[in-house]
Amino acid sequence: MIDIKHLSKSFNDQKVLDDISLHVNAGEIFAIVGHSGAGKSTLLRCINGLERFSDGDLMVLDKEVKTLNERGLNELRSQIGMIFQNFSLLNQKNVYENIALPMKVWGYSKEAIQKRVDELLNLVGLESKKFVYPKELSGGQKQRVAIARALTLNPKILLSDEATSALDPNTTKSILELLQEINIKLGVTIIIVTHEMDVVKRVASRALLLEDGKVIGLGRIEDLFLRPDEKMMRFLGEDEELPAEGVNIRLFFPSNVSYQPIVTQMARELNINFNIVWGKLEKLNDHVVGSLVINVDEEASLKITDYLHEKTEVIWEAL
Ligand SMILES: Nc1ncnc2c1ncn2[C@@H]1O[C@H](COP(=O)(O)OP(=O)(O)OP(=O)(O)O)[C@@H](O)[C@H]1O
Repeated sequence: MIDIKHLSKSFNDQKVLDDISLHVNAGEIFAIVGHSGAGKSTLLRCINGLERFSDGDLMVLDKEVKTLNERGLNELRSQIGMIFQNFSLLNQKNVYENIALPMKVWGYSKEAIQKRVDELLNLVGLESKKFVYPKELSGGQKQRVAIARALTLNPKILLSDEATSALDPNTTKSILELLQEINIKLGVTIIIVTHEMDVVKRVASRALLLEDGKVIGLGRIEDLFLRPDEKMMRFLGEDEELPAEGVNIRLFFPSNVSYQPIVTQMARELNINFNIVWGKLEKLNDHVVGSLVINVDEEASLKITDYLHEKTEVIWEAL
């Protein structure tokens, strides 16, 4: 669906995207994550041809973007919807007119436009706001209008640039649920650019982590967050203070074992005590995963690692 190979881009002398390679599969919700200035929006703008790049290849919907002329780019963009943090609605037009705009530009008949807008108003749950102007809508409702507008031409891809960053947590949740529904019901591939880890964990199946234009992580959400490597830990700001005495063991609980009472059972069966240093359970997409750091003496650590190996599916590492 989207295939990026060794893409680099500079503004003047500043390299803002540095050797990015990535594949987005049809039908997935993929996240591009990074702190401010990491290059997320620039990468998104390269994908829909709004930004040219200096090196590398970028295939979107079987088209090499850098070879497209203006007409080719317009056609490509008609298959890619986009939503933004600030909604980008036209304030002097009502909800109906805002959603109808792309179809009007492409010359569709009035009947076709009416039918499609009504379908989309139903999808985003705003039938009652059809003739209302943006200033009378809440932030969440404005984003729903923007989502409907982005879907007007039946795009295969939806690009979301910080679409929930200006919304409160409950509204964010409802907009993310709507995006998931669109992904599943309409089969639209969604790329979410965000600096909010909660957004990523809630809806994305895979993510690209960007830092200063470079890829510092790429993979399944469960792998990235359950077993973060050093770069990922720094990225998440999760520095750990570990006891200097004894042995520290980190236990990873994949989703298939995260609800099992493994730790207490192990303590009882081995008849050992340990200190819990740090731990968390997290909901990633639809899975609950967890990690726990325990501190034990040398002798107990051998018993524990043998037990974990023989009797459980828990993954562990000594720190
Ligand atoms: N048109 C431009 N001209 C010059 N520099 C630019 C331009 N657009 C972006 N940049 C620079 O490129 C870098 C990446 O910007 P980009 O907006 O892609 O980052 P981002 O990760 O989306 O950040 P944010 O979350 O703050 O929007 C920044 O250093 C920015 O200053």
